[in-house]
Amino acid sequence: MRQAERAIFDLRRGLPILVRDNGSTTLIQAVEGLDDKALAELQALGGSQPRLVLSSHRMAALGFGDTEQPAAVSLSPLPDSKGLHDLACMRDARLPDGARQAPAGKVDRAAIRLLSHALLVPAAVACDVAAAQAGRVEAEMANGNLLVVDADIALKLGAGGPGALNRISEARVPLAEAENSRFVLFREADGVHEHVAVVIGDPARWPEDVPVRLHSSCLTGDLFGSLRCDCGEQLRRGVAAINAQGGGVLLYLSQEGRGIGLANKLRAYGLQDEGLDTIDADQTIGFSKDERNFRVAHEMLEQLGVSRILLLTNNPGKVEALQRAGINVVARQAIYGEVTRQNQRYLATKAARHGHWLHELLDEQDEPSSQQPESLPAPEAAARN
Ligand SMILES: Nc1nc2c(ncn2[C@@H]2O[C@H](COP(=O)(O)OP(=O)(O)OP(=O)(O)O)[C@@H](O)[C@H]2O)c(=O)[nH]1
Ligand SMILES: [Zn+2]
Repeated sequence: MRQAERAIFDLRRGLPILVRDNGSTTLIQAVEGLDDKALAELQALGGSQPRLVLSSHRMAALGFGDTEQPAAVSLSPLPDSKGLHDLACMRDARLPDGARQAPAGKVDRAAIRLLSHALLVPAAVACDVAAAQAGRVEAEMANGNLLVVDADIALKLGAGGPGALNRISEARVPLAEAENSRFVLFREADGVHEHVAVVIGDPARWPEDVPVRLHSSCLTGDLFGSLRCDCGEQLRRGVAAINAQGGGVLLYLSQEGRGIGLANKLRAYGLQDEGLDTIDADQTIGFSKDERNFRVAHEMLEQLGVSRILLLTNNPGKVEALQRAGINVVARQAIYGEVTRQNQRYLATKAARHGHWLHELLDEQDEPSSQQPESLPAPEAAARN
């Protein structure tokens, strides 16, 4: 796994890596940041014609909605780096005539997993290493210039498991909305992501159903008060609501842009300014409507000894994810920000296409009535219904 985690950094630096499966080796490089020189070097090193690997979501955006897996696209002639970039993430791009697509093999799927994990546009050039080039590629590996990753291992990236999350450091951090707060920092084993549990109040005096909020990071909203979303207000109101109920935990999760990263979120904002909604914009650059995995939240709660909770959210996906992981979500409570001219469409899309419980807020813009806890059926009962 360490090689896969290291490979993420090379991919982010615009370097090729080698993915191996059953004796075959393939050079993989991100399309994001690729220039013509790097493309020519990749081809020369591998000694074969690269293919373009695109995620299933990008294929859907290109009009091939029936692929559930990533696809490997053979292009002849191979476009230059700008042409590849357009095919990877530009809105009006079309596959050229003569492009042949096939379901991605294991190596190609591993490439997409690595790139998504690296928070890059999930599109790769993949160049199988020709027999004549094997010696040179070996030498690059031996020199430490080329990292090699096993496809099976790369495909397990992000699957987590015990020990994946380490509790690193903590301190008292009095907050305006909750003076008695501690920040507890957790680091994922991959070294990329750090998450913070804001422990509010005295755990010994917490209510039996511990008030918990899972808050995915949003630099624009949380820090700068962007009007495009409701995150900043939800964050502060979440802390205040937990404090008012006798304390609990706010998990501040490193999942910017619903897990696509800030660079991609800003790309998606550009597409929204051209008329796409938040989900179609993410799909255009190759992502699903929500790339987050709340396993990390479950692990943090477990390490904090919290198993029975009142969840502050409007997102049914969070309730389901925690219940599936074995957390007893006894009740959930709405947590609203303000509706603004700029975030109205975003919130309406979340309600209509993500199924978020926001109708009350959007219907009665001035004073939504029930930000009170509402009980949830026990998971077994919910599953029976
Ligand atoms: N990709 C993408 N992410 C966005 C956009 N607007 C906000 N976000 C991100 O969406 C996430 C919002 O996360 P949360 O605060 O957990 O909200 P939620 O999933 O709506 O659930 P609740 O707030 O609990 O109801 C943050 O990571 C934001 O950065 C957008 O237009 N595109
Ligand atoms: Zn936001």
